[in-house]
Amino acid sequence: MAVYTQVSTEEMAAFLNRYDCGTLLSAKGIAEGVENSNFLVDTTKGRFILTLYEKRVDAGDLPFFLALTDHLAAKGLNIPRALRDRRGEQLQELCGRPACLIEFLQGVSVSHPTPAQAKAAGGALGDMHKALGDFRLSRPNTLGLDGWHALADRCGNQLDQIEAGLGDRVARELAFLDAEWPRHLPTSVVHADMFPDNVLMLGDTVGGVIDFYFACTEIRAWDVAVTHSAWCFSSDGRTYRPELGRALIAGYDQQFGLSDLERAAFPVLARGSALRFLLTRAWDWLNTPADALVTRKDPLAFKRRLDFYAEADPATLI
Ligand SMILES: Nc1ncnc2c1ncn2[C@@H]1O[C@H](COP(=O)(O)OP(=O)(O)OP(=O)(O)O)[C@@H](O)[C@H]1O
Ligand SMILES: N[C@@H](CCO)C(=O)O
Repeated sequence: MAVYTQVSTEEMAAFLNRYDCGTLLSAKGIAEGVENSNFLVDTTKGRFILTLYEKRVDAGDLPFFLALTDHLAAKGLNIPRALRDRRGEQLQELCGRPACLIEFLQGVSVSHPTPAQAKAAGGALGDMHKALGDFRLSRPNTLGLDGWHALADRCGNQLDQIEAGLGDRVARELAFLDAEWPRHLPTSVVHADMFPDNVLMLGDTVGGVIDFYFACTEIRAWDVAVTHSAWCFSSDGRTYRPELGRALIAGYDQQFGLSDLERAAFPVLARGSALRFLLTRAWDWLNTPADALVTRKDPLAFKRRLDFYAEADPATLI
């Protein structure tokens, strides 16, 4: 579930009145997602997404995210923009939360991507990286190498409650990444969370990319590694699907492309991606009560990916 803040019909109708977007016909809470409260809103003029930003999104970062989605949409990409109200404002307040009314895009998230869909996702990522070449704002990655150390420290001995030996495995990986992290590679603003649930597919084409709330300035090829780790395995992380990996990279290469240096560093970047999601999931696992309304995501699904990347022949990855 992802409706943390209830909005009454009267509050919703008054909120929509700030915009030239028609009058309220219906509004439903959206079950998917875990970070923010999202509603599907129908008015006499169309369909919109209302998002109320909950605690994990820093309100100070919202102008960056809004400028980013505006930039990508202005370049013709299928990225939903936040609408402007009659005064020209995108960022609002509703029920004590920062809030935006966002364009609705058609499409569905796939759970078991096909190679054609993975290729389209790689292409959409390449288009995004191309379009971000002249985006001038930046935001530090709080979930980069330093952030992984901090998260591992905060999880501490409790990592072994998830699986015996996990604390040691994470410590060894951090030492490896400290030594091998390819700090010389080109950086850019990146999406940083392009999982299948953040890509709206229309058959084999990408109808939209959503959820830019982890976007940050990072090694650009790390974004490709994040997308690879998210799209190219069975969801439990037990099985790597090489045909998806090849298709994803082919789609990316067609629209943008990895340099030889980025290809050489890919296995290390992929290990960094697997560790990022292992650690954020582990933190959530340890700090979300088992009976909470939010579904906890399995950290071990990314530990298995990490082990795979650490052993894999680089030629089979990309
Ligand atoms: N612009 C949009 N157009 C169409 N559907 C959208 C749009 N934005 C969000 N959705 C729908 O709402 C759901 C939840 O959105 P989202 O993934 O952004 O949730 P969240 O809680 O903000 O983030 P997270 O995925 O990190 O938990 C999506 O799975 C999608 O079905
Ligand atoms: N996409 C992430 C959640 C956002 O960090 C995951 O599946 O763990």
